[in-house]
Amino acid sequence: MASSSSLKPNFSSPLTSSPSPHSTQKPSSLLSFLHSTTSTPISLKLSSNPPHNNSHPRSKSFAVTNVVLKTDTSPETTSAPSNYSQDLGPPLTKPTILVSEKLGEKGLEVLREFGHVECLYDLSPDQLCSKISSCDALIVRSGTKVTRQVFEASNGRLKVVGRAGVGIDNVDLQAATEFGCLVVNAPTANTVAAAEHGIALLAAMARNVAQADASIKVGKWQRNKYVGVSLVGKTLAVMGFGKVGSEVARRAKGLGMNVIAHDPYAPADRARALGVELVSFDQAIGTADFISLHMPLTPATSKVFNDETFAKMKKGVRIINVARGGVIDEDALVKALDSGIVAQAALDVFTKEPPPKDSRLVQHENVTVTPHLGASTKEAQEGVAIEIAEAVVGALKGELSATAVNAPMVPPEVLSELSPYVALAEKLGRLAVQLVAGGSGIKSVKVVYKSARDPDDLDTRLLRAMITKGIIEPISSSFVNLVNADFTAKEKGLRISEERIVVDSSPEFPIDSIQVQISNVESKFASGISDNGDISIEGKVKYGTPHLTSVGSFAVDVSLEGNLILCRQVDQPGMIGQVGNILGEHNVNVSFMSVGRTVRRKKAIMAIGVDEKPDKEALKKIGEIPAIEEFVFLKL
Ligand SMILES: NC(=O)C1=CN([C@@H]2O[C@H](COP(=O)(O)OP(=O)(O)OC[C@H]3O[C@@H](n4cnc5c(N)ncnc54)[C@H](O)[C@@H]3O)[C@@H](O)[C@H]2O)C=CC1
Ligand SMILES: O=C(O)C(=O)COP(=O)(O)O
Repeated sequence: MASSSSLKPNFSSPLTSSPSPHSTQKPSSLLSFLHSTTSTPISLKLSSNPPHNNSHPRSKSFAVTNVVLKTDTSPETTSAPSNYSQDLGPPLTKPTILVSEKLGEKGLEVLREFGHVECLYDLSPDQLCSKISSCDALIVRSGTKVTRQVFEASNGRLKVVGRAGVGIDNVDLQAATEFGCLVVNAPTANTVAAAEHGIALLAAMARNVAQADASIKVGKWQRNKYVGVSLVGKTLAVMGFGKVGSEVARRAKGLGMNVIAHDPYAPADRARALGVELVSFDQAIGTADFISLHMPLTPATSKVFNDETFAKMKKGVRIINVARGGVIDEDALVKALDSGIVAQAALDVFTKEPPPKDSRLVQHENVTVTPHLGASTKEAQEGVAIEIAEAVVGALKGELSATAVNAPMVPPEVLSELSPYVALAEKLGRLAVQLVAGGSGIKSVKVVYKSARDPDDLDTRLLRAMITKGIIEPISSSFVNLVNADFTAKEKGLRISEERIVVDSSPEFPIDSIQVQISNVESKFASGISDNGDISIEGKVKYGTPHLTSVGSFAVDVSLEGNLILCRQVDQPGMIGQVGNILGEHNVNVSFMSVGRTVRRKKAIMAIGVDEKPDKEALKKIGEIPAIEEFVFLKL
């Protein structure tokens, strides 16, 4: 018989009954994109921050941090209005942005225009943890460790971490992703500064500038002791041919050096254009007179310069490190310096910063050191500050970030094309999950995209995230955004597989239809089960609006706006009128109606779009219509 009771199916994961501690609070955040369950139109905002002080080409991709909906104000349809969304009217309160390390004044100005800015430097880990629960964004440089504890302590409030620089090895990215917190960096503004510092160290080391300076200041005049080596004609191996590495290479070529590079991911044409040969790791370290390090610190690069690799180097090699201390095993470097394998080292970065005062490495007479100054030029700091301030403000506003570190980049043209499908995807997820009978565990969801385009031409990550959001949010306390969608699904034991079917429709549109299937579950609405036993619903975008086009094996056609009543009834005259009358009597406005049937005068499905939720009395009356075999009310 008809039913419309509340729907609360379980995920099969043991985490279901007690949601993960970090997902208990649904932030009223812009970053929880499409947090509202409601209406069109969607407003997708793009931002492309122009690079400052940089000549390196930037990728033109954007990460979707948030898709802000122009929300309906009805409490039925709006779940978590933001209090500072531009799309939701004038801000009520400003977001709080904590700046934990010195940031250029121009960047602070950008931040102050948008939020309440607190500059608190030299916080201890405990102080940071206790402060963070009142902050929406945190801006750091390399000196602040943004650990899992920081995300835990934020209680879901922290939405963006901005790294005012390149290296994000001081941010626990996995934890950030799990907590749905976006991490953005400022990857371009200090490139030139770091490259120039690398060259400065290279030249200073080769000519013993620091040692000679120290010697003369204690009253000595040691011209014979500080005879240097020439750079011209020497081979420099650039390890990590990215932004800084290629700028170092360009400058070293200008000094008459022979430059080779090792970078497993660098495009050969970029190297070729600079006259640099890309070689293997062993070839690079085995032939170079100078080795300059420019790779990020990752598990793969951690201590990649160690006893074994130092042993493969040319005796008397000179090493420059402006990347990260952790790529070198510092004890091994001391040994290599003592044995003469490494003649000299010039280091701007250390495993532990600041290094211990009695560090043998720092004190070594053949080592030149600077206190992590690579990015420290006036120009770079101003550029970095503006770059990160714009990125953080943009992310807080819900714009797309070009510098997101832990969210997929979606090119803007792909995004604007996908925007109506984004709304469709979430609504299909929401509908499908509401058809699941309480008590059923959802394990497996299959999404089938039909498209005229080649499968490689269709980026579905955003759609998958939205379907995940649609499925998870109505039945749990988790919030889902593009940052954490895959993680949250996995955490809840939900396997989402995707299939793309090429169909003969217009390739002008990216997608013909999206079908969401939930396997091995019972349904509240038996007709929602397709012939293969799965709950199955399909939708299309028509005239720019999401439409439901099939439920189970029934074809329907109803715009996915407001709410929906699905009824299965005997196919006989007068049914639309009877249901319509009841809704009219109870002041429920019907926006759409569509009837689909299998066999004439046998079984039909009626999909009715309603603006308001019918009251219990109205639902009861619908259920009492004799020809109605089952029905369900679904919130979109
Ligand atoms: N000392 C300082 O103040 C500064 C330090 N840096 C550091 O310099 C490094 C490079 O920065 P960018 O050039 O801006 O980054 P980037 O991302 O443009 O370049 C890094 C390059 O390293 C390559 N790479 C990754 N794994 C590698 C491996 N196993 N072997 C060789 N190459 C590998 C990547 O393919 C990439 O091309 C980063 O660690 C960054 O944190 C950057 C700016 C200032
Ligand atoms: O950008 C980077 O990776 C840097 O190492 C610069 O660090 P800083 O911002 O000067 O602490």
